[in-house]
Amino acid sequence: MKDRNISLAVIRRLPKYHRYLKELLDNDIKRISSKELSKIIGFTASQIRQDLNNFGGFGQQGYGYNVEDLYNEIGKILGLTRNYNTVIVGAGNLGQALANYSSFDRLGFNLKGMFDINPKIIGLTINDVKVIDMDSFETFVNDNNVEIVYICTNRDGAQDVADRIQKTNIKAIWNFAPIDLKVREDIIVENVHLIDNLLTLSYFLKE
Ligand SMILES: NC(=O)c1ccc[n+]([C@@H]2O[C@H](COP(=O)([O-])OP(=O)(O)OC[C@H]3O[C@@H](n4cnc5c(N)ncnc54)[C@H](O)[C@@H]3O)[C@@H](O)[C@H]2O)c1
Repeated sequence: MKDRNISLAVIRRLPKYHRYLKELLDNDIKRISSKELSKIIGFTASQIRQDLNNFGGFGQQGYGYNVEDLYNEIGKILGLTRNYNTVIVGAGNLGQALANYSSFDRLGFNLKGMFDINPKIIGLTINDVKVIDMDSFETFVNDNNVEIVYICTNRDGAQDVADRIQKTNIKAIWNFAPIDLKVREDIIVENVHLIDNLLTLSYFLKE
C-alpha cells in the first residue's frame, strides 16, 4: 500500500471516513457511490475520490465503493490491524473519565495502567485498572510494551512526564494538558487542547 507522503490534511480526514463507514456497515449498507458518501459525510465527491486515490483508490466505475472493503482498508491505513498498549498519567477527573470510556478498548487501545503522584489516588482501581505510583513508571511501561501515554496531569506536571517518557520505549503521547510539550522528533504528540476549541466557538459567537 502506497501510504507514504500522504498529507496530514488527508490523514486527519480518514478517521471521519472510518466512523461513517462503520455506521453504514452497522446499517447493513454494502456499497456506496462517492456522491452518496459525499451527502452523508459532507466532503465533496471529488474530494472523496481524490482522498481515496492517495491510497490506490478503492472504488470501481459504475459500482462505487464496497463499504466493508473500504472500511477495512482505511482501518489498515490507520494502523488498526493490531492492538496498542496504553497508560494514563494523571488519574484525576479527566484521567478517570478516559479510563471509563470503553470505545478506546474496542478500537484496540488497551489500557494497561494508570499513574499518579497523589498518595490518595495511588492504589485506586478505575474500571479494573490500578492506579500506580509514578516511581514505577519507566519499569512498568517498558515491561508491558506500552506504546502510547495519555497525559492527563495538571499543566505543571506535564513536561516532567514528557521528559520521563523520553527515557522509555514510548513513541506516542496523547496530551490533554494545556501546554506544548518539548520532545524528541521521533516522538509523536497529538494534543487535545479543549480550551482552544472552546475559544474557537466563542470567536464565532461573538457579536
Ligand atoms: N477535566 C476536564 O474536563 C479537562 C478539560 C480540559 C483540560 N483538561 C486538562 O487535563 C488535565 C487534567 O485535568 P483534571 O481535571 O483531570 O485535573 P485533576 O487535578 O483532577 O487531575 C490531575 C492529576 O494529575 C496528577 N499529577 C500531577 N502531576 C503529576 C505528575 N508529574 N505525574 C503524575 N501525576 C501527576 C495529580 O495528582 C492529579 O491526580 C489538566 O492539565 C487540565 O488542564 C481537563
